[in-house]
Amino acid sequence: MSSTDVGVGVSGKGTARGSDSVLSVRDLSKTFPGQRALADFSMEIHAGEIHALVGHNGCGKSTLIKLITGFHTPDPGATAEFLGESVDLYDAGAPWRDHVHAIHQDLGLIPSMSVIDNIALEHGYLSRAGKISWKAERKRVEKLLRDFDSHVDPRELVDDLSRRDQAIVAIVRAVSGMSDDSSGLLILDEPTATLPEREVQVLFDAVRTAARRGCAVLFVSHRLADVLTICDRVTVLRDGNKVAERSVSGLTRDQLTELIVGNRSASAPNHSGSRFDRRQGNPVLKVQDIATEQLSPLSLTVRAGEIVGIAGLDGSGREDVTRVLSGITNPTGGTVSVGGESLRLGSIKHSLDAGIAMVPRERFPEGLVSSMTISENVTLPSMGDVVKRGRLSRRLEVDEADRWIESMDIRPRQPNKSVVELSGGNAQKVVMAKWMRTRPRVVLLEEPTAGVDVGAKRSIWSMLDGATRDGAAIVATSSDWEELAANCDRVLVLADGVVQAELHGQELTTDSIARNSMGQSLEKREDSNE
Ligand SMILES: Nc1ncnc2c1ncn2[C@@H]1O[C@H](COP(=O)(O)OP(=O)(O)OP(=O)(O)O)[C@@H](O)[C@H]1O
Repeated sequence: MSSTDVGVGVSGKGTARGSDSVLSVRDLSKTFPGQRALADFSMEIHAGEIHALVGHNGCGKSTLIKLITGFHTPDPGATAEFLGESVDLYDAGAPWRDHVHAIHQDLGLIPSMSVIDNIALEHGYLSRAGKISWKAERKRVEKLLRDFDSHVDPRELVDDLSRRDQAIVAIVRAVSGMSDDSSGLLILDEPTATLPEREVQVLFDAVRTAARRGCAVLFVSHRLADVLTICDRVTVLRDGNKVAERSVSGLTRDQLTELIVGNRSASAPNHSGSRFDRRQGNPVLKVQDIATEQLSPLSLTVRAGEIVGIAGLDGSGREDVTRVLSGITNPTGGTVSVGGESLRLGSIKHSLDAGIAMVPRERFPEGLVSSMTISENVTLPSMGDVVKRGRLSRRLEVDEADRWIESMDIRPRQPNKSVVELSGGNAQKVVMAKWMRTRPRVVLLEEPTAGVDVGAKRSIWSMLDGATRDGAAIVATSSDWEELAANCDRVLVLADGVVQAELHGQELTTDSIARNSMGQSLEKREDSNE
């Protein structure tokens, strides 16, 4: 589709207050040196509306958010209205921006401070005769949280809260900072990217509450199921251009995928269904009784050619498995061997030497060196073949990076581009390329496709599939259960540090992962209700 496809009507999932315009932007563009990230973008978003912004990696979503919040200055010629008044998009400190709050994946909270203090950062403390009135402050924050159905103790440190509760505190803080009638714009940037399904529903309730109170919500996500569940309208960006704006009502997942992907290659195979019938080779990774504070002794054998998923809610211990195997976390007990040779635990170097590659959850600073280019990052872990006569050859380095840029469809196709200038999903592809290049025996992945678009997800799983054909053993932790069910041979489901189930074949479904992840907590709740 080349022209913008604009449907009509607001379906009303979040709509409480009709169609009062909160923000309207016209002719918004942003050009970076050598690249137009956003072109002549226009949209209008209304009070009570939850409006999705979707598109492939690098299509301009974060750029748009940064233009609205004043982090970037638009190219000349853009105009905007906020709550019906003409406003200045070129003044980062303009007062209308006090009513615009963006919550990014890192949430922007200060973990070492209490919930009260974090919320007070937005609008100050209640004071009496020049002194902070802690009792009144606590009551006020309790009430704010209750309005969002949260019973978190306002005195708790943010660091001690679950990821879900932290997300709700961030939403409460944003909404509490708006005007009394909550007329403002709340921007959620990939809010559910690493949240397990059950927690997502709780977050959705908070978002709906914000919309009911009159906020306009701009919801940026790669999880199409989330968009179809919670949003009223959706705007689709492709290569910096708006290609569609539609009501979500009646839109199918396939139609939405088509709008996002357009004529970009969707040729990578989609591994739907279990791979369990694949013949597997010899055991590569043997884990015997590894334990941490969160993880009860866990044993696991992964064969050459096998993809094993680890699922579980936050706090289930799922990430301790990959953290121990990569040498980041020292276990309290247990043994591990790779290819029959015993691994010295608690040492990243020994894990690397044993052929274990780790694709971590955080792209920066764990996954990539931010001061380096794409080609420098890609070749960093294994430089032997880019060295000529004892010296690093920039040409070989760039040629090597070019091959990976091509096969992973990394955009822009510029090996000398700094990785900090890449969009989140493209940065993730660089991390993948960097490790797959080393032809690892064991690949560990944490949230491999968080923040990655629908086409790139396919190329990542396709690349992993290719690695298994070369004999690699793969262990992936993810909160995206649908993806685990579709791409793994087996999934171990953890709850409270204990393996609840090992699912494969017909038993390996999103539902069974969900049931087993929540099993214990549901039983506990039922017991306490009796
Ligand atoms: N500071 C910058 N300097 C140069 N180019 C940039 C900068 N920020 C973004 N870009 C480029 O602008 C384009 C749009 O990037 P943007 O981060 O907006 O994408 P996105 O849609 O948010 O992607 P993702 O879903 O991967 O997060 C990309 O090609 C990116 O490389």
